[in-house]
Amino acid sequence: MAGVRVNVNVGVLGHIDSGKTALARALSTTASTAAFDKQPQSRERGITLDLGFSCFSVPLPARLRSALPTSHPAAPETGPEPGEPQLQVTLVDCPGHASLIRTIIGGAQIIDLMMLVIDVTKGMQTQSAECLVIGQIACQKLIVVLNKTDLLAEGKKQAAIEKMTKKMQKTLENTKFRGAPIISVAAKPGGPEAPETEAPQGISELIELLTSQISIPTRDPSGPFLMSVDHCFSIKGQGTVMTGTILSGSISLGDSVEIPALKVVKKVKSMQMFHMPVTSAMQGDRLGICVTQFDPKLLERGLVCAPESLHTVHAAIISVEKIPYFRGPLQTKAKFHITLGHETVMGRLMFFSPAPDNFDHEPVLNTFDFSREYLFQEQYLCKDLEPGSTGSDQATEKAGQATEGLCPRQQWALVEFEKPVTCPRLCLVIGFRLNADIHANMCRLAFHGILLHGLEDKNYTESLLPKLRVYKLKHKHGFVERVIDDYSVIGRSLFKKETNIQLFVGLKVHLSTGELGIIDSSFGQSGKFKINIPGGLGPESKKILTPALKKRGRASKGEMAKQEEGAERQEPAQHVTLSLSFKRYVFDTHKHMVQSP
Ligand SMILES: Nc1nc2c(ncn2[C@@H]2O[C@H](COP(=O)(O)OP(=O)(O)OP(=O)(O)O)[C@@H](O)[C@H]2O)c(=O)[nH]1
Ligand SMILES: [Mg+2]
Repeated sequence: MAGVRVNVNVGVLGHIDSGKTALARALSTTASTAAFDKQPQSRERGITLDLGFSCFSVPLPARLRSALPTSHPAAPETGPEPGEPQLQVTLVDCPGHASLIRTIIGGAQIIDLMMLVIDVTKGMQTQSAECLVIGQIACQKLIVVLNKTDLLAEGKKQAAIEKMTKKMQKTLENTKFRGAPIISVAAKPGGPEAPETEAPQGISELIELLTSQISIPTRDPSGPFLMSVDHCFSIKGQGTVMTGTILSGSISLGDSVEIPALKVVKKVKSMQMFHMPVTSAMQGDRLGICVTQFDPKLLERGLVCAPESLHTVHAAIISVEKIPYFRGPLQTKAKFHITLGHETVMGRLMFFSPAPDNFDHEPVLNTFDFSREYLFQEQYLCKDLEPGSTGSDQATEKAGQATEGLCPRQQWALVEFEKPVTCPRLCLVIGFRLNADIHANMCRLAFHGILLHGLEDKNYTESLLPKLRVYKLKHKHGFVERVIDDYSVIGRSLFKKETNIQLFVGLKVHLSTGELGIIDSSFGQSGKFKINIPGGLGPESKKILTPALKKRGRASKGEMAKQEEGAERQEPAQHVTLSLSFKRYVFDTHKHMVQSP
């Protein structure tokens, strides 16, 4: 196993100014002097020294050596030098807000561990909380690093660290990272003005902790090749080099790769890992790909993939899960920033749930079933909805929910993008509000999910949406105005005057007295209509409706005409109500109404 190097990717996340970059720098330098003081520094660095990326290597711990298959493809054919196998830790230092979200999601599959950097003098801050949310969506492991311990008063240092450690433990309690290790350091003691000679504190311990926490993730060479490029530059006489991390699949020398953003395909002329030429690489590897006749200025960051393996979508059906820390509802028609794969675009949402009978269905996260029917939702259903937003009859009716406070196990949204997005299939989706006040103590991350079905056709509203059977459940209520005979009554107040009652003919209505009626025709001009009662009115119902019957008997012809126009009339002693329930499919271009029980 001489010369074997294994790469793991560690995200460095945290609130602004918590010292992420300082920490990444301290880790790289400490590791290189501590572990490789005989080697030139360039060796310890990755093939890219792009802003957010740096790396260090340590001898591969024995624990991981046994887990390493002898034919591990991360091994270059000729190692940097014979000797101990190495563990290369690539640090992904996340900079500002927007790029933070993009970097993390883009690297979701390759960040094997997240370091959450906390300024020990400040504790959890808004973006620390957001990072924790992203971590829970995208990462498996976490280490909390309490930084800037040099700022704590000498005598009270230990007590302050312990106090913050306890606080952080408590914060982690409610996350999937409960019990994750917490360590304290001073990445840049003295701050920016301090001389470079001032040594960072606690870094060797952190490296030790990292090494003990890292596990070699299962890398999968199958599936289409996809690489997140973070650096692109030209080398005279060679060509253009794109460096980045392989998100999925594998690649070999001579393969063609596509730069989907530019729709160009290039042949891989040469490849390097850790400055060494390689003939193949796979998921998780940091790689440099050299192609020819490609202007590096055209691509700074972005995706490179196997030709035609990504799809460009105009809209998508995604599974959605609300992020509980996001305040406020997720409303249909609302717009969010949405990151899919590596791109962020604005998208407008329409939420829908299973039909009420299917609320218990096991979530399915790799396909979307077009053969099922779904229930439209005015907003994402969740238990923490503010009072008044459901519950009231009006709101419930408006939302078309027949949920009685229950939450389905899975919900979906149709997202319509402001511009087409190129992304992998089944990619992670994160929705957030960038325009929210960044100084407000608020979680900007609103929901996450998986892209289940991309709508590639530009005319998807006509070609595809009609296949999406999302319906609104509508309920209408009215009254029986009077009886015509034992088998027919006149109804009112169910429709507006301008409603085309013809569309409702044939639908069933239920009378509060128990009979079933069928809408027969409109009656007069004021939205009244005739209802047939195939089973006939029961004796009890007739009794209730009799006063009107009697009155009508006595009325003159002129008075009858008045009644038909909705003027004064004698109502039954007791109201008999009518209720009509039907489904209307949101994407049915003919606006058909379909009976629901
Ligand atoms: N006193 C002290 N200052 C530190 C320490 N670590 C970082 N700093 C200072 O804190 C400031 C921010 O450090 P950075 O490393 O740039 O922080 P960051 O988290 O990368 O910031 P962004 O990338 O802007 O989010 C700089 O002025 C650092 O010199 C530390 O351990 N002690
Ligand atoms: Mg930074």
